Order: sequence, then structure tokens, then C-alpha cells
Amino acid sequence: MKAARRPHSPRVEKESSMTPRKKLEGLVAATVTPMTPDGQINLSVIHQYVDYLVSEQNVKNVFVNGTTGEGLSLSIQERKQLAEEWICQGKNKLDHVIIHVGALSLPESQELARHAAAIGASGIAVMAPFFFKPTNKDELIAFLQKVASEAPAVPFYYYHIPHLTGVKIHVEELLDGIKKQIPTFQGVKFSDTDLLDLAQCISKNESKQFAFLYGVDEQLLSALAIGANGAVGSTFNYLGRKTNLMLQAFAKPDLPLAQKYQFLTGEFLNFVIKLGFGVAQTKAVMTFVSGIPMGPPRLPLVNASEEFIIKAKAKLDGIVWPDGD
Ligand SMILES: CC(=O)N[C@H](C=O)[C@@H](O)[C@H](O)[C@H](O)CO
Ligand SMILES: CC(=O)C(=O)O
Repeated sequence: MKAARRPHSPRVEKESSMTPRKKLEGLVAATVTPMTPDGQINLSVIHQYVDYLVSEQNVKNVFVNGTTGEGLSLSIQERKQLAEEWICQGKNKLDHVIIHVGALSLPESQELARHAAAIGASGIAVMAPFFFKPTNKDELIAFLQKVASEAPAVPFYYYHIPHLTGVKIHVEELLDGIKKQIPTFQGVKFSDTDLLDLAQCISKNESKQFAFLYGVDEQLLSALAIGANGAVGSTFNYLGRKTNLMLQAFAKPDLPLAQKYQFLTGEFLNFVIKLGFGVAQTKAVMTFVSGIPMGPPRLPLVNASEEFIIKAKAKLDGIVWPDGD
């Protein structure tokens, strides 16, 4: 099968915003990158993907080209095409389209940041470079600053994912004076289990100028208790509606109900993690839940096994949710 053609050309918009800008909070789906059976990016299903997230999962924010999106396995050209398609299809439907523009090469990351700004992304995010790594806070901020300054009107998020980047600099350390170095700094996607670091970040953020979005879905409730503003995660692609009910229960507050949702999403994740769970498996789960063909992952990732799919589906179908589903 041939790669789906890009249906439109890049559009440069004067204002870097999708819809009137709301603060980023609540759930953000870390999108998978749909691929054709022969491994090309498949832009043709993104329209359907947007509608599915909004109408079936009640999720109106997306994080594109991140870990789940295999962003670091895509070419620069593919990343641009995907960013354009998400922004185009999300227009008047999604609240926020955040584009991950991190790369090992600074000029490539800068190019992606300029591109995201030109097409009207509602935010950009950058993870730490992870081959040659920054060894301290100053080196990391210097890199982030060089990328952020290429998109001076676009909110900037640091993407903290130390178990994948190997860059374990505490976020709390980064925050001191960061607005002076990165005026567009808006918050952190915090994908680590170190809730002490998260709590220190939140307690330092007294004026609530920054957003802290948690990224370990199976323990989101703990992060909410400590004051996280929302979450970016892969499971909100297919458990967005249930996780939204957890957020509502927490806000009410009905802690026992919120716990029940967390226990059940945790039961599913605990089950699949034991089988071996990563981006390939997320694509498979999203395919059987949504009916949208997300296709295979790109090497070095390989397709989820049939056995995984059968077991994961049976597990998910067997969960009895508090809302009676
Ligand atoms: C490594 C990774 O992909 N983490 C995701 C976001 O950061 C999470 O959404 C996890 O996929 C999820 O928490 C399941 O472990
Ligand atoms: C999970 C997440 O946030 C990502 O895929 O980048």
C-alpha cells in the first residue's frame, strides 16, 4: 500500500493559536502515529482519530510526535506532515495540539519549533537530548532555550521522561529562574514516578503560572492529590472517558470513587505490563478499541503478538466500571 498523501500544503497562520487559548489542563492524549501495513505514516485516518477522541473519549487535547507517537523514529519531514495534519484536522474540534519538537540535533529541533509555530501549534514540548546528554541544569536549559526561542509566541513545555532519556536532573532544580531564560516556559510534562520532585515543583509554583501534567497514567490519582493540573498519556486514547470520570470524582470530591477508577485502569495496565507493554501494544489496543487501523510500529519496535491482543482485549472487556459499563 502506498503512503497516504499529504492532503494539504503547510499553512502559515498569523496567530499561533487553534482556538481561543484555554489553560492546558485535564487530559491530553499522547497520540500514536498511524502507519500503513508497509510502515509509512498514514495521515488519512487522523481526521477519524480526532473525532474519536472528542466524541468517544471526551479528550480535546493531544500531544503529537512524542514517545507514543514514535516521534524520535520519524523523519523530520514526517514529523512536519503529522503536525500539520493534526492541527488542520483539530481545528475547531480540539482545544490544544501540543507538538513534541525534541531531537538530538539542535538545528533539527529548532526547525521543528519554527514549523510548529508557523502552522499554529498551541504549544511545543522538548525532551532532553539523550545520546550526548546534558550533565547539569545549565546545559539542559541552554539546549531548551535555543529551541524555545525559535517559537517566541508559543507556550513551551519541558518533557521530563528520565527512564527513557537517562537525563535525571530533577525538574525542581530547573524551575529556578526559568522564566528569565525561557520566557515562553509554561510547564512540564512529568513522566516520572518521583512524586517528591513533582510535589516540590508544585509547591514552588505558588503563583500557579506553570502547568504540571503528569505522565504515568497508572498513578495519576496520586499526582492529582499533590496538585498536578492534568495529564498527558497514552492510555487516554482509549481510557480517556474513564479517566475523565476519575478526574470528576476527584474534583467532587469523591475519593473512594476516584480510587475505584484508578484501581481499575491500574488493573488493566498491571495486566498488560506483565505481558510486555509498549508503544506497539498501545497501537494494537487503540486499534481494537477504536476500530481505527493504527498499523504497525516502526523498527526497532515490532508488532504486538496475536496472543497479546486476545488477552488484552479479554481483560479490558471484562472490567466492570463504576458507571455500569
Ligand atoms: C513511556 C510512556 O510511554 N509513558 C507514557 C507517557 O508518558 C504513559 O502514558 C504510559 O504509556 C502509561 O502510563 C502506561 O504505562
Ligand atoms: C506518553 C507521552 O506523553 C508520550 O507519548 O510522549
